[in-house]
Amino acid sequence: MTATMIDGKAFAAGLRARVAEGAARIFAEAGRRPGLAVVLVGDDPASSVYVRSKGKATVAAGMESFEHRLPASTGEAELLALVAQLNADPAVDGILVQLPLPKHIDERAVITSIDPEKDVDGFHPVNAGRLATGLEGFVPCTPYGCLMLIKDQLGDLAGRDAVVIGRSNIVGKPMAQLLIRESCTVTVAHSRTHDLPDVVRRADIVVAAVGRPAMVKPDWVKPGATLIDVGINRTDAGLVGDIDPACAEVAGAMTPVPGGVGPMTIACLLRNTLVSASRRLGVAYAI
Ligand SMILES: NC(=O)C1=CN([C@@H]2O[C@H](COP(=O)(O)OP(=O)(O)OC[C@H]3O[C@@H](n4cnc5c(N)ncnc54)[C@H](OP(=O)(O)O)[C@@H]3O)[C@@H](O)[C@H]2O)C=CC1
Ligand SMILES: Nc1nc(=O)c2c([nH]1)NC[C@@H]1CN(c3ccc(C(=O)N[C@@H](CCC(=O)O)C(=O)O)cc3)C=[N+]21
Repeated sequence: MTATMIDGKAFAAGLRARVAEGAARIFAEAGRRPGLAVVLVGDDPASSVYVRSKGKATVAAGMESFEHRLPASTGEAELLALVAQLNADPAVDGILVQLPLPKHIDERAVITSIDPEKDVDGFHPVNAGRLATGLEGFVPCTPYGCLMLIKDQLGDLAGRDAVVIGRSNIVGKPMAQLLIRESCTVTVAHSRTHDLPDVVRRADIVVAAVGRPAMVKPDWVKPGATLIDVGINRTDAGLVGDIDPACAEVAGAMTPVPGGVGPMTIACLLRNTLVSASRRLGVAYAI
């Protein structure tokens, strides 16, 4: 079998177009554009590229982009003061503080200082708790984008066996919550899992979010399974995912890297920002 390649880039373009329509409607009805503030501390080149592409996508969707680039030497108190200012700014509907932060800054303190109603990353414990307990809130963009691709491919997910490799707060855990919400039978694997290949072999759906190039091998994959590759690894051979491309011989469908999950993350960020603006302005949206 040769897997269908899931075109995340095309799916994301469609989502961004729908977000742009919603943003235009908000502008027409409320007289201002949805606003997204992105904060980057330090000059990590990869982070800098992401922040620039987020800013471009924000403007292209008819939203306002507020970029704050601070030096790596910025103190925690200074960053918390900026977040407080953005929390209070009525033009700002969404706040994203790019991770990772320099070591001298406590990430948890910064994330919990963001107003949960502007937390379009969905990283605040209030939003994590809402997701875990079935309340409405912001869902982290990467797992949300993965879920959209999986549902587009498989339709109803009830009863399917899903394995999530990775248990981070930003990808693995919220991905597992979303799959539970869809009534999958969910296994979360991590660095202490025994016999990972055997665990993966049971899965109809595999989401790999580890950060190890081409870790998932073809002989781990159940024939016909849907494989979602979150990994972004910069190697001498270029950008590679966590799933060996040779898995395409066994899988039913899989996402490429690049052009799979990555573009969905940015589109979902814009979608969350639109939802935030709609709620804050009391304007109905439909996407
Ligand atoms: N495409 C996108 O939009 C995004 C891509 N990424 C990428 O996704 C990947 C994961 O990101 P993130 O969740 O932040 O990473 P983290 O480093 O926070 O988490 C990695 C997880 O992988 C687990 N792990 C490590 N080694 C193994 C192993 N040998 N076997 C099984 N599990 C293992 C870790 O287990 P343990 O908990 O036991 O340490 C941990 O739970 C990275 O490549 C990152 O660049 C991230 C965000 C967005
Ligand atoms: N507060 C915060 N929120 C995040 O959502 C967040 C973050 N911090 N820190 C870093 C990770 C990583 N991340 C990606 C976003 C887009 C692509 C993406 O668009 N990737 C393209 C390729 C880009 C390239 O060529 O480098 C693709 O896969 O096709 C990848 C990774 C968001 N993250």
